[in-house]
Amino acid sequence: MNDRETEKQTLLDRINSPEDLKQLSIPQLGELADQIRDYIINAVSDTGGHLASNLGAIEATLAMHYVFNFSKDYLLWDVGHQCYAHKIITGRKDKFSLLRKEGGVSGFPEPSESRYDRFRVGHAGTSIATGLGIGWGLLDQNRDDKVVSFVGDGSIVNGASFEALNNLTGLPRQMLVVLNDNNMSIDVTRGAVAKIFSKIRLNSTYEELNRTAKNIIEHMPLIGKQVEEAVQRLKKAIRMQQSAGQIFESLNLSYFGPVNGHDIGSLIELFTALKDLDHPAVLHIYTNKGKGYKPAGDNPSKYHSTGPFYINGESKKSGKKSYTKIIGETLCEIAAEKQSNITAVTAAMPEGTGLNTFRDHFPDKYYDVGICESAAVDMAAGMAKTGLTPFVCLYSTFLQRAFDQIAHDVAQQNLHVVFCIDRAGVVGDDGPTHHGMLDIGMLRMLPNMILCAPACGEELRLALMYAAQRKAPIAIRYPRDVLPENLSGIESLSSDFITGKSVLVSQGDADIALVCYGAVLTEAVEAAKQLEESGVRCDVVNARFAKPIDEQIVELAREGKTVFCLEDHGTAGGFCSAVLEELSKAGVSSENVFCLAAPDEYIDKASRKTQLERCNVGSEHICREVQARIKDRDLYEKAHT
Ligand SMILES: Cc1ncc(C[n+]2csc(CCOP(=O)(O)OP(=O)(O)O)c2C)c(N)n1
Ligand SMILES: CC(=O)[C@@H](O)[C@H](O)COP(=O)(O)O
Ligand SMILES: [Mg+2]
Repeated sequence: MNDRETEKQTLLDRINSPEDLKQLSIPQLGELADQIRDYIINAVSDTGGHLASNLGAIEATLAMHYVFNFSKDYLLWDVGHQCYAHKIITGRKDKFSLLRKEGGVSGFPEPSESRYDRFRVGHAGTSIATGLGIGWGLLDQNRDDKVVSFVGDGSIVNGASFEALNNLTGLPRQMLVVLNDNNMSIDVTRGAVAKIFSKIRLNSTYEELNRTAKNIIEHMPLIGKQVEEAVQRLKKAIRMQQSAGQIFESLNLSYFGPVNGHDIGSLIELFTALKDLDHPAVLHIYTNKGKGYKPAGDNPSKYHSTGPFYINGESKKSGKKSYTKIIGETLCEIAAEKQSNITAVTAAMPEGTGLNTFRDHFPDKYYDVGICESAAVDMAAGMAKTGLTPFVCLYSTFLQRAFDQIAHDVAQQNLHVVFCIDRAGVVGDDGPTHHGMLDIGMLRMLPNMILCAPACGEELRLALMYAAQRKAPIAIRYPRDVLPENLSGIESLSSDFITGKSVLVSQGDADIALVCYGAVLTEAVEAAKQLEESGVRCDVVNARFAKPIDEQIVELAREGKTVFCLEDHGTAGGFCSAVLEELSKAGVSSENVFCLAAPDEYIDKASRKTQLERCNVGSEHICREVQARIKDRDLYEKAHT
């Protein structure tokens, strides 16, 4: 280790709370930023995580913590995927080697970890409205604590952000929105506002950014009435970047910027100047996604949410095929058919939903609306009205944003829109904000909807083929996972999808049936194998549909079998509930029907395998549950004979 490295290490070692930052000079803060950058790159190369956004937000994070006191002031992260430096300086650096792992720190703000994390977040567009609410609360209590919302250029165009901006002008006190503009969402940003931002960025020289910062600092007022006058003076003094400014000024918000978001010294002066404004304001900063790590700077999409990698940039991933990959391939296959009228719609997640493949082959049938799930769904409804068949590809957790549009504009109109619901069920490292535990419950209650879930890659392909033909609103759910290896060669899984029909995977002789919805089949088949080794041979059924429910499933219970219903979803309202409702309708007893589904709690970050066990559908849990029920039933029967 050379001298410089020793010096660097010493600096980060000295930082155990934001107060420690205040002992450092501006050049030392710059050094600390580099050191934190290395720390994050090393940690994320082992654990995976949101690398590119975090590397770009370090200087702004240090400057905010230097000026504000967030043990009492409020710092609200939008999405929260850029909070790693914040975690490192707020006492959590030692747990960082277990970032996003069981027992380690979450990859998102997590109030149970620290008082510096105000909300557990992971979805875009919430920070301005929650900041506004906090502003009202503080006003009510005559408290002068400051409020800062930190939001990216991709997230500020979200409807929820704009609704909040629309209301922000009414707040008669300080609230600062830091717009962290790195000219990227996960992929390239979309829409008119993004174009305005990009255009200004293109025309902004480094000198101009510095000049703007200097002007803001020089003209900023002390307090009170002078504020308004000073803002006016400032506007005259500098040639404000009109278009970006106009967006916010037209909403009656004071806009400052754009300025260089990596210049810690200027940022500290700017935050100090803006801290005491008596009305809401927006500070627009430019940062570089992936700053300081060339592979991430060159390819910020790839390093937005990365798996573990070698420091040279090579991936450590297995390279196994995922459900997501099948989506891209099959939609291309369907679009290539002669009569095909399909389109594919994403809300800022082309790579995550597999639509990047589709985009490359069918750019004129591909639509990315940015982080605007509700607009994506309504746009699809409009497309369907004209005879197109849109496939809307969303993560289950983000589909929640569009529930009303699905209910009101798709299901109620009985339109042929296909929802490809990725990341359904537990998702592993991202944890509770990103699990898809609600989609079956949300969609099942909508008249006209058809719900299905494939159990393997071949079934996903068949489900998509089926959905392209069946003229109804259809939801297909599948997990964040690689394709299962233990289901190949099972003939029934290669049969066409027929509305409401299940398929038998294997026949047992123990009067026990494992009835699975979707990808949990792989766990059930594994469990059935283990149970067989102990002499218990179960039927294994792949339900394929949660709506309508196959009457054959009701028959299993009517025949007196002990039936275990399995799903990777919350217990309330899911597939198991659907089966119980059907039994009740048919007047069949549910005495020997058991639901294996997620408990009524938020499942913490861990591997998906571990989480499936926690949700009662891992193979080990299934085995234990079946054995226990067999015992119970034996005892029950003995007691009654
Ligand atoms: C409602 C919602 N939709 C989609 C996402 C997935 N997502 C997470 S971060 C992100 C990009 C955010 O872009 P930006 O706000 O500019 O932050 P950056 O990643 O560039 O730092 C997206 C689309 C999300 N978290 N929430
Ligand atoms: C922060 C966010 O919402 C996304 O970046 C998400 O974490 C990506 O998840 P995947 O890694 O499953 O694509
Ligand atoms: Mg961005």
